[in-house]
Amino acid sequence: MIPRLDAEKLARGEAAERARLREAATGIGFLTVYNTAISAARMIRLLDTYRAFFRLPQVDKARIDMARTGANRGWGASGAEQVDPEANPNYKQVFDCGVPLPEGDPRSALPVYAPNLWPDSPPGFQDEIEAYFREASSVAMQLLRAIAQATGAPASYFDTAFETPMALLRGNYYPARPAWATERDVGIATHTDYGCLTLLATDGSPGLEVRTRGGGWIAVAAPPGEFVINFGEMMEIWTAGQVRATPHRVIGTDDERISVPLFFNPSYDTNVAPMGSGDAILAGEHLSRRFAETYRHLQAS
Ligand SMILES: O=C(O)CCC(=O)C(=O)O
Ligand SMILES: [Fe+2]
Repeated sequence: MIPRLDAEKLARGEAAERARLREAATGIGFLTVYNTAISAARMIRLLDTYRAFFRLPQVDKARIDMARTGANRGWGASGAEQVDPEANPNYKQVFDCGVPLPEGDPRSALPVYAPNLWPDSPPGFQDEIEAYFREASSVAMQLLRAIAQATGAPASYFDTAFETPMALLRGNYYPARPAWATERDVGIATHTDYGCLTLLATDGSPGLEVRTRGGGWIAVAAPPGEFVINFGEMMEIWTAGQVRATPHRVIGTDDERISVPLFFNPSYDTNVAPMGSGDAILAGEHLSRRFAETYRHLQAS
């Protein structure tokens, strides 16, 4: 039910694969891709790296707790985020990092470009994550070129919008569903992503569910080495609703689960209003507002 596409065919511009991409993006709003530049072994190493971090004692993670800052960099404890006011805060933990700006760039004062917070251990954590961030961004950019073509725009349509991306790379750690969890306590409650394209690496375990237009839920999973792709609110706005930002959730299971989404958000100054509408919707303002609604430590008390 969720289309599975060959990234290499998309990069080569194969018409049939491009048509399937168009159908996925404008239909269910989710797809999986294989044959990217990122191998299964690479993805497994990345997941192991995050796992080692999440297994650190609480006091070590607390040293880089984002709750002590005005931004979303570093560790987010269980309950740090609430994506759905009808549900309780998500019980998962996260580690968030962004794209570092050059020293002295005045935009680092904006929370969406805040400097990263890195833990002292596990060894090599920062290098591993930063390298993956670059690789995954390049895969995401290639997919955006294919999306541009699939929706009738020039291939380079999105390129300039991602010169200084507010991209966020997140490690999600879902422990086994806690015994105290009620119906309102879930890994991540129903939400749409905020940006343009989300490139999600997972350990292959189930949990992610996607809402259909009819209001039902379908499970989506991808083994390590394949990605789940979906689209965020800015992409939906930008394409005047052509590309869909589809609601999704993870209730959680009896097994622990790790997932690593790259939220590929454009540069702050990008106008994501519908193409040709003459309106102005600043990407940086949209993202800042959504972050402020989500992270409990950023909410006005
Ligand atoms: O863990 C997943 O599969 C999805 C996570 C998610 O939707 C998110 O972090 O926005
Ligand atoms: Fe999401």
